[in-house]
Amino acid sequence: MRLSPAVALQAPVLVVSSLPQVEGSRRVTRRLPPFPPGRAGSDAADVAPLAPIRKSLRRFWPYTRGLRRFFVVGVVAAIVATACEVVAISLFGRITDEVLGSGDLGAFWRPAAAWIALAAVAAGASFASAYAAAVGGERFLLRLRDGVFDHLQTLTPDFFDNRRLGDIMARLTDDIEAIEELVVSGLIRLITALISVVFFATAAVFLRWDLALVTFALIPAFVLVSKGFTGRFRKAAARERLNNGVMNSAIEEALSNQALVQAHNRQETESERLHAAGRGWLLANLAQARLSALYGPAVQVVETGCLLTIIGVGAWEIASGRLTLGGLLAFAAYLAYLYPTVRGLGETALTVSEAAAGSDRIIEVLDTPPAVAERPGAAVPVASAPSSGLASPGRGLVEFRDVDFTYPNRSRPTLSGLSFTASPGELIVCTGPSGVGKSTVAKLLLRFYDPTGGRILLDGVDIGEMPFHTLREHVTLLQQENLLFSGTVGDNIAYGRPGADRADRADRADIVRAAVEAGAHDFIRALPQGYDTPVGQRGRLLSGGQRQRIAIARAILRDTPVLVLDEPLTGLDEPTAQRIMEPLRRLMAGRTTILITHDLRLVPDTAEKLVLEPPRSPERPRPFRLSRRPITRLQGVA
Ligand SMILES: Nc1ncnc2c1ncn2[C@@H]1O[C@H](COP(=O)(O)OP(=O)(O)OP(=O)(O)O)[C@@H](O)[C@H]1O
Repeated sequence: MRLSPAVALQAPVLVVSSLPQVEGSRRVTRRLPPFPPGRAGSDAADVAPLAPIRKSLRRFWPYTRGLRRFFVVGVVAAIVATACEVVAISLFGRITDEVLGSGDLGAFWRPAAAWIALAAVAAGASFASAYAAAVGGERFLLRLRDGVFDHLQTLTPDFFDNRRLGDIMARLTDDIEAIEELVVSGLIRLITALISVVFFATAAVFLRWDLALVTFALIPAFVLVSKGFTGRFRKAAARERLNNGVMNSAIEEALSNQALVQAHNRQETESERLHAAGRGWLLANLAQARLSALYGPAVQVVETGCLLTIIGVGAWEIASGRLTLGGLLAFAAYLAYLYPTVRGLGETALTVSEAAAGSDRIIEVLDTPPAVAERPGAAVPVASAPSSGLASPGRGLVEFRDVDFTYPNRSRPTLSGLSFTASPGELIVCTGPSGVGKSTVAKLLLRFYDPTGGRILLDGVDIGEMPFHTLREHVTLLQQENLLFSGTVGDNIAYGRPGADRADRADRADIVRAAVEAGAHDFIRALPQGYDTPVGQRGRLLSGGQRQRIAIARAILRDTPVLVLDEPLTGLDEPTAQRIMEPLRRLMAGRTTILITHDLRLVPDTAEKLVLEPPRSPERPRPFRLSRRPITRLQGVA
């Protein structure tokens, strides 16, 4: 919640232009909550830990490398503008005494011309200050967002499965802006305000040291008020962010599942959930607004007391003949800048402490280590070259050797002592009842997790020793739920091979060739804009079978020696499944394929099967059993 600008001591301000303000103080509210999983409204318990502000500054300061010159320009220009203000105020005193007091119009022109010139310089400096700070701030934002996003992309899919999407997105947007507020705008405002205080205070001492001393003696009152508010403000801001996150998650979840909501007649429930979350946000906002509304008047009372004290002392000085009216007015004009600037310092402290709540949430993301790390100096396997396509002897050999695996947040193992070998070009059907761990085999092969025991090898090299990029260049995963982006049909196929969608004809020809092989070309041609037809959000403008064919075309274009098909026929009716089987067979031909399915309708009896079985009793030390049958080549799949 932003605080309103100073208003109490505005009376003499008519003599000079306003103090340069460094713009860019964004609204730092509307943050989302930290990472606890679960549905909106269920978990508004904790906010991210409140790291000390200094720690936040230290953490994010390196991101300002190369941008600090903009901050320096911002501060220096603000100082120039402030200096102009200081001189202009003394001109105001001169005009009052020499022109207004004596009625001598001739003495007016010189100080008036100087004043105009100063105002012009101050205006230019203010512009330079605000713009330089904005350039530095925006570039900082871009860099930090890129950095946090890059870090997020090092985290395994499991990280995202355990968190709410709305929350992660809010961290990438609002919370990063909050850090900009803390590290860039807030800091520049703080430095500028401090320098301004020194300027105005020095000028006040030169004008009337005795009145200046009285003025300074009153400053601790501002500090006390500001101190009383800072901690409360930060807590209120963190609470507001948490509740806002719960509300955004409620919106995101309800809108992204509208078909489910409407089909189950749960609109009212979702509306109530949003209302409850919105109410939580409202209360948190009101708590923040209360603090903000209290802060302004509290400071105004202090300011008014200070001003009246100075006027009283000044009146006594005038009555004793030691001060002119122009002198008192000029002094009051300095006060009109000094006190609001002191108050501005307090406000900056509040804004910065509020923004720190956002930085806590980003630090929490950056401190989350990837569940699976790439080993330093990881080596590329010798036997295969990326994107070299179909398996040949010695390429695409997959071996699981006595693999155990337990999910990090589970106590019971999911896989135990799993061993099998898939030779280049072979098909292995991984089957078993639901929840037995079939998809987990795929996750381990792609290193979304590391096994808790045993080894997985690709072409004789432990995948734990390989760079992620190399491993994933060799394995294509075709998932149960076909994931498409909201681009065009062509974009989605081209996603399999970066660069394939560039404008040159050969690449487009590759896309078409892949679509033909996937049996997708005919339906794509029948779409209104052919390959340029948008597929809608997550491909929802297409049917399940069409989405599946596009995913197959993408996999064909990707052309890797190893293929993992995770329930590729789920959700498709028998005729569609039969039709999809044909292009799938073309895709599998010559590649090492692990076909994960519990539906053996379309799998020939002769195919080698890896049957995962649940434990027969809790005492059984190895909860799963592996059954093997003689190896069958893919060509056997009809
Ligand atoms: N990210 C996870 N964290 C914790 N446990 C998980 C996670 N993913 C899966 N599990 C658990 O691991 C077990 C195996 O899950 P997996 O998805 O591998 O089963 P599956 O055999 O593929 O099931 P289905 O045939 O229903 O898709 C299940 O009991 C599941 O609840």
